[in-house]
Parts: sequence; C-alpha cells; structure tokens
Amino acid sequence: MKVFKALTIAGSDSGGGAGIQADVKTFQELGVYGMTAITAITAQNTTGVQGVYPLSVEGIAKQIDSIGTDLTPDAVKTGMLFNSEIIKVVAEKITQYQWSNLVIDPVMIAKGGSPLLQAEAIEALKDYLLPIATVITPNIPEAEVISGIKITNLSERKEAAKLIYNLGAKNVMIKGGHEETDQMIDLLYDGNRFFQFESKRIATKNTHGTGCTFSAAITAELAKGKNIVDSISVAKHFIQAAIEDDLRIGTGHGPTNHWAYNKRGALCK
Ligand SMILES: Nc1ncnc2c1ncn2[C@@H]1O[C@H](COP(=O)(O)OP(=O)(O)O)[C@@H](O)[C@H]1O
Ligand SMILES: Cc1ncc(COP(=O)(O)OP(=O)(O)O)c(N)n1
Repeated sequence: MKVFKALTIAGSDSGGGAGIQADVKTFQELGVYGMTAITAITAQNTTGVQGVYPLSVEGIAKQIDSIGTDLTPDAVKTGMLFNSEIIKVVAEKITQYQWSNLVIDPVMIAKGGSPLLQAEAIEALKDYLLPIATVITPNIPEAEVISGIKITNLSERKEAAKLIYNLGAKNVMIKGGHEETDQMIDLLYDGNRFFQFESKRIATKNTHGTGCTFSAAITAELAKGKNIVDSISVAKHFIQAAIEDDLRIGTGHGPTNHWAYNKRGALCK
C-alpha cells in the first residue's frame, strides 16, 4: 500500500484549532501521513494569542533535515513563518530537497489581531517563497498586502490574483472568508483561467483555523496526486463540513470540526 505523506512547516497553536495542530488533524482525516517542522510556539486559545515564541533558525533547519534525509513528503505546506530569517531557511531547505507540491498559506495576522508575521518579512515571502509555490492561499487582507492593491470586489480580487501570479506562484487562490456576502467565493487563478469555488456562508463565530484547515486539505489532496482544481474542490467540501459542524468549545472563536467531513461519509464527497 502506498503511504502518501505531507509535511507542514508552521507554528503551534496550543488551543489546537489552527497551526500545526489543524494541519495534522486534517492530513489524518484525509488519509495522509502527517509530518511537522515547527517554526514558532504560540500560547493561544479561542480568545486570542497570549504569547509568540519563535524557534531558532538552526532548530527549524534541523527538523526539516531530519525529514529530508529520511522521509520524502509528497506535498509540503507552510503556515506561520514569523520572520524573514525563517522564511529564507525554509525556502532554502525546500529547494535543497527538491520537494514539489508546495502550498504557501501566507499567515499574517491571527483572528483577534495578533501579528504572526513581522512586517519586515513580506519582501522575503515574495522573493523566496512565491517563486517556488505550487499554490499560494491568501485571504483578502493578505492578498492586499502581497499585491499592493485594495480589494473591494471580485474584479479587484482578479486583478490582485494576476499581480500575485506575476510574482512567481504557479496558482493563486484568494479566499473569500473576509467578505460579507451570503455566497462564499474562493477564487483560483492558474495563469490562464479563473475558477470559482462557491458555498453558502455559515453564520457562526467558530471559524478559528479555517485558513490553516483549508490549505492543509489542499496539501493532502496534492500529496495523493490530485490536480490543483480537484484538490481545492475537496478542500472546499472539507472546510464547509468542518464549519457547519463547528465545535462550541472555549469562550471565544471556537475551532472547526476536523472529523465532520468523514462523519458525513460519501454524501459530501
Ligand atoms: N462563515 C463561513 N462560511 C463558510 N465558509 C467559510 C466561512 N468563513 C470562512 N470560510 C471558508 O474557509 C476558508 C478560509 O477562508 P478565510 O476565512 O478567508 O481564511 P483565513 O482563515 O486565512 O482568514 C475558505 O474556503 C472560506 O471560503
Ligand atoms: C500558530 C498559528 N498559525 C496560524 C494561525 C492563523 O490561522 P487561520 O487559519 O488563519 O485562523 P485564524 O487565526 O483566523 O482563526 C494561527 N491563529 N495560529
């Protein structure tokens, strides 16, 4: 039996709803063996981020080397990378090991406003990671920062996607979670065409970790050999089920339910 393997290079969320924890849960639910390289530890729960503790560049490089010299991932995703030094070493290692199927979730700010990427790191993200990305998955505020333009409607989102594509990413997926519309539209640009992935907005405050979960699901499907459109299609069903079945735990923004997709069985697949 072929074992599909995915690596996440991201921060730890002690509350378990986002970051490395959301990624590994998603990989597991989608039948993919999960591996991790932790970039930073956050003290975090459903009410927000109480502390951020980045790991040393040496410690991050060592974790990636441990995987690179023994286990070859079929797909890799990055999440919280915190600063430009971390971004550089991560890009260097991914290039050294010639890993493909790279999903970049350009995590910048946690729900509640805590910065998870320093402002000085934006240029490094563009210079080192975008050129090797199979797909980058910004939300609308992140897409505004990377593209340098304001996004207030779908046509501006398309313009931003083209600008980000021109920085080197092979595919650009600008998520629609931050729009106020009833219909949730995630927009993919592959350099030639736009694809829209649509779903109904779910009225809930329990959306902690939606971006991490969505990009981890894309990574898992790429690891299995699916193409980008089919991978996003599964990820969209996965996140919709996870939000619909939200977990009402904690006093703030609760996490999504990572086992909802499988609980529903073939009906939602
Ligand atoms: N209230 C919601 N109802 C349905 N889907 C949502 C909702 N909020 C977010 N999503 C979906 O979750 C995914 C993550 O989107 P988004 O919230 O924009 O990312 P981030 O967590 O990075 O800010 C996207 O597929 C988006 O469409
Ligand atoms: C450690 C860590 N990494 C990433 C995030 C951001 O996750 P996201 O999926 O964008 O969810 P919210 O923060 O918007 O709930 C995080 N919070 N922590």
